[in-house]
Amino acid sequence: MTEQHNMAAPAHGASCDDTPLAAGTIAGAFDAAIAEAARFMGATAPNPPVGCALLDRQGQILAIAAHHQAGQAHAEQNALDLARSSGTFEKIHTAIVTLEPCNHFGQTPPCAKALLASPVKHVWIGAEDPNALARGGAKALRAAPNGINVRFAREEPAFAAQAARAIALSAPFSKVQREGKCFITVKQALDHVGSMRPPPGQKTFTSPSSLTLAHYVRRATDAIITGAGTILSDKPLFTVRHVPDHPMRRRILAICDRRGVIGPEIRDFYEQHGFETWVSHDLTELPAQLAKAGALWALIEGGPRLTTACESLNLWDEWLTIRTAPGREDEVHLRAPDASPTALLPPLFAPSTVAPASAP
Ligand SMILES: NC(=O)C1=CN([C@@H]2O[C@H](COP(=O)(O)OP(=O)(O)OC[C@H]3O[C@@H](n4cnc5c(N)ncnc54)[C@H](OP(=O)(O)O)[C@@H]3O)[C@@H](O)[C@H]2O)C=CC1
Ligand SMILES: Nc1c(N[C@@H]2O[C@H](COP(=O)(O)O)[C@@H](O)[C@H]2O)[nH]c(=O)[nH]c1=O
Repeated sequence: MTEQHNMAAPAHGASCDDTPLAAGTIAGAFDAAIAEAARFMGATAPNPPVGCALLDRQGQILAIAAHHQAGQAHAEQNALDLARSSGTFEKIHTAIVTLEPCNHFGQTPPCAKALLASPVKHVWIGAEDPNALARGGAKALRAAPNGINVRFAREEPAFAAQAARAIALSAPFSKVQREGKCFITVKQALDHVGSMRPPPGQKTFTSPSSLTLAHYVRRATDAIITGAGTILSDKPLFTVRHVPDHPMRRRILAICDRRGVIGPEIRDFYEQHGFETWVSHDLTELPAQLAKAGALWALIEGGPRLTTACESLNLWDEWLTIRTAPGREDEVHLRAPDASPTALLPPLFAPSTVAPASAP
């Protein structure tokens, strides 16, 4: 499709060998890299989740990889290693990265340098790095003597959806970088009369698939904020059970308790379940305190009092409502900015799998 080739054409011309891939192939690989990165939301803090796909000249995916955990290799390095170990390193033609490759020595060497040491000719970037310390990878790649063609997804109308998803993927990280506050998602289950209170003897009332979604959100977030009322009435576990959890992770449970009813035995209970437990007197301070502690994204699972406080204090970025009604499937409603990380979770975002190698 000529039109697609034109859309993805490099700024300064290219030799035959350097012909850019078709837009459909790039969009599919972008989505695959985003989905791979999204699997690690909740495991990478204080780093952002990042994904990378490497393609050959025919648009065949050679490697898809993500950043798994702070201190470990970045997505680009993991993808380059995969290509190396499968013997396809020399075929690398296009790299798709959800976040601008880093250009600094942090806990790992610069990804821009690693890409420069590969035969890559085209690099597509999903979102700018909001971290002033690490950014600059695009500039470094452009300055390469072998002339790598570097483009951002937002520059290309065909990739508007991919650009928005890449921004969503790093929205919690961006909020921490820009405001020093973690990203907040409120989850609220409502029954058919609009009550949050479960029937006697139950802690939840939403359907199994809604609980799966709720557990995906728990897995993707670094902290849960709840209220003392919920702790005392439900003794919730707050663990991730409906989907596999990240094996190694730090998770904070912040309990809002202005009257001092949460004793050490309750804290111990949650510590035993793997939580770092905080008791807070002021909900409004938590987003900054959590960001300072390295959390990117917090989930509020509180009762009517805490949820109402959140709404009146305008202390949320996304609001996930799950409404049940007898004889009907649950309705899931997400009030969120365009850049919604919850919208990237598997029950809500099903990328049409990777474009086949021969696809235009
Ligand atoms: N359907 C759903 O999605 C959910 C339902 N629930 C249900 O909710 C019920 C419990 O709810 P509820 O009793 O309202 O308790 P909450 O879980 O809302 O907790 C209330 C606590 O939060 C404190 N709090 C409120 N505002 C602030 C603030 N700005 N800063 C710090 N602390 C604050 C309150 O302090 P103070 O007393 O001083 O106001 C109180 O200690 C249970 O039945 C539970 O099953 C719970 C979670 C989710
Ligand atoms: N009622 C309700 C929810 N409520 C939240 O889930 C907590 C129970 O968590 P756990 O002990 O881990 O199963 C409960 O105390 C409250 O915080 N969540 C939902 O997805 N759907 C529901 O209908």
